[in-house]
Amino acid sequence: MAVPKVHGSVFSTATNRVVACLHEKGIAFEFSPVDMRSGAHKKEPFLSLNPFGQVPAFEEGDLKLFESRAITKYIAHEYQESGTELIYKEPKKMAILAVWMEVEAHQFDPASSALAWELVFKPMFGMTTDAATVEQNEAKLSKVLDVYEARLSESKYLAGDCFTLADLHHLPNINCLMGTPVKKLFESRPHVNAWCSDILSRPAWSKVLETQKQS
Ligand SMILES: N[C@@H](CCC(=O)N[C@@H](CS)C(=O)NCC(=O)O)C(=O)O
Repeated sequence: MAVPKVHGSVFSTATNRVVACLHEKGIAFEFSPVDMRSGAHKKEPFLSLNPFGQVPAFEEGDLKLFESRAITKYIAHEYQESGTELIYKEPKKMAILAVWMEVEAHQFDPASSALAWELVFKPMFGMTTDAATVEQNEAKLSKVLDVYEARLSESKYLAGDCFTLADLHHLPNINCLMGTPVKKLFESRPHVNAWCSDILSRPAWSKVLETQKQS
């Protein structure tokens, strides 16, 4: 089987979602850095991999994918027998897992990505943080985390007793926000706080951070 290839940036949250998944599965892969500072993601040959000009993109033999969550789902199914299971075989359990993957993508991600942009990436690029946007998205994220607090008080992970893709998809944005004042929103909710500490300390995630530090 062809070695999977991830095109992306070690500083990209969406790229790190895919890389964390490959580490959880223990799959050897090739990393092809995309120089986003020079706009390589908006030009060929990258646009042939993702016409929307966003990282990551993924290749395995003749299979070409983009959208980080679609890529992690492919990896979890294709390499079901390797490493951490990440998905369930039973349809009902898988349906619950699908619910929480949707929650991450449509409830958690919009607010947390806006906060990461304002509080982590804008300062990194010398841009000014917009306080009103921060306030609005903190309020949105708080409401989402109230739901998580209730869910995690009855179940160790979002989709049940096991760490799955539903949890993994949160890692890049949680990690980013833990270095900002937004961390108080996670830490003030005891079950959310325990869940964050647990998932952030996974060896696969440590490997992602190690690679980032070396860059
Ligand atoms: N929904 C996409 C989002 C990808 C995305 O937003 N990537 C960012 C980096 S984390 C990017 O390429 N930004 C540059 C741009 O949008 O021009 C995914 O999950 O793969």
